Amino acid sequence: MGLEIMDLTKEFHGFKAVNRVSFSFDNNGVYGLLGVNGAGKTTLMRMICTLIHPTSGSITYDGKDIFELDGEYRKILGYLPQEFGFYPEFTVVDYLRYIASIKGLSQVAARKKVDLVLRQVGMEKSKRIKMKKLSGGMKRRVGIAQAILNDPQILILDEPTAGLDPNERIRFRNLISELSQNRIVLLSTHIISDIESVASRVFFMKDGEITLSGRVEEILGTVPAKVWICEMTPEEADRIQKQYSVSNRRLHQGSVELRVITEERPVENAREENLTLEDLFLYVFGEKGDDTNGEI
Ligand SMILES: Nc1ncnc2c1ncn2[C@@H]1O[C@H](COP(=O)(O)OP(=O)(O)OP(=O)(O)O)[C@@H](O)[C@H]1O
Repeated sequence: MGLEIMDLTKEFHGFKAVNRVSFSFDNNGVYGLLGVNGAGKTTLMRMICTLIHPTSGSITYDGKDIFELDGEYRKILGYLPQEFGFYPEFTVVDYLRYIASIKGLSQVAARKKVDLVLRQVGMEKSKRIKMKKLSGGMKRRVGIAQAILNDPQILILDEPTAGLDPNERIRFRNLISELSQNRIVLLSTHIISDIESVASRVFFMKDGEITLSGRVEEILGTVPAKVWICEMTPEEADRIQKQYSVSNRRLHQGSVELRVITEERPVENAREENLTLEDLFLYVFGEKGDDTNGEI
């Protein structure tokens, strides 16, 4: 049973931000949502969090409509939005106790639970710091902490690793993976390597629709694209970049090495390599020869 989305559409003034999306979240684990800006990820997540109503279609949890379940559903839901509101003068611990009380935990239960989540997100030593003094990474950790206070069965994380340094990101990734052992985690991010490391299922979202979904290895096998490593002169590289999707360009012993994503061998001496999720993202969403592929 679990969480099921059926034919879900959200229109804003006739514009379909989410267009007939269907998906079943049957098992616990991380579900990674990838897409360019404006693909409809946040709109989809906000519907799953009951913050906005769909124009049509349904979302059910164990067969029951989540909007009808209302408070019952929100009891099993945790959400970290892209920007989460907090009270700057509160200390971390006071803020979390406050959110715990809003979520309906008794004072005694709240104290215990707050101590536990502070340990889980590695913020015990920083719990007396005022929210306004926290670094970006620490704030995100408190964001996760508030989202898991009620031990949610469904945890929705909208770009939780944006702006974190590499150490923080790795730490966060591990925490997300740990949390997903006994819950459904829906994770949206622009950092593809984060999804590649932790997600058991991945969706690609484009113009409001899910264009690809499945396990990483599965979806890598569903497209005809191949990756080619080609070494050439800078002039030749400029020409190839205009013609194909190029996921990397680097100088190598005086010549240029390109990572080209295309079905056919682009130049004679090209060497084939394995496709990664990042290559696939570029293949699905990238435009060859545009600014994103241009030289600095
Ligand atoms: N409340 C709204 N009113 C009108 N249009 C909206 C509203 N919310 C979102 N949209 C539009 O719907 C589309 C999808 O937006 P959404 O924020 O869901 O995309 P996203 O994939 O989360 O993008 P990002 O990665 O930038 O957060 C965009 O074109 C956006 O402008």
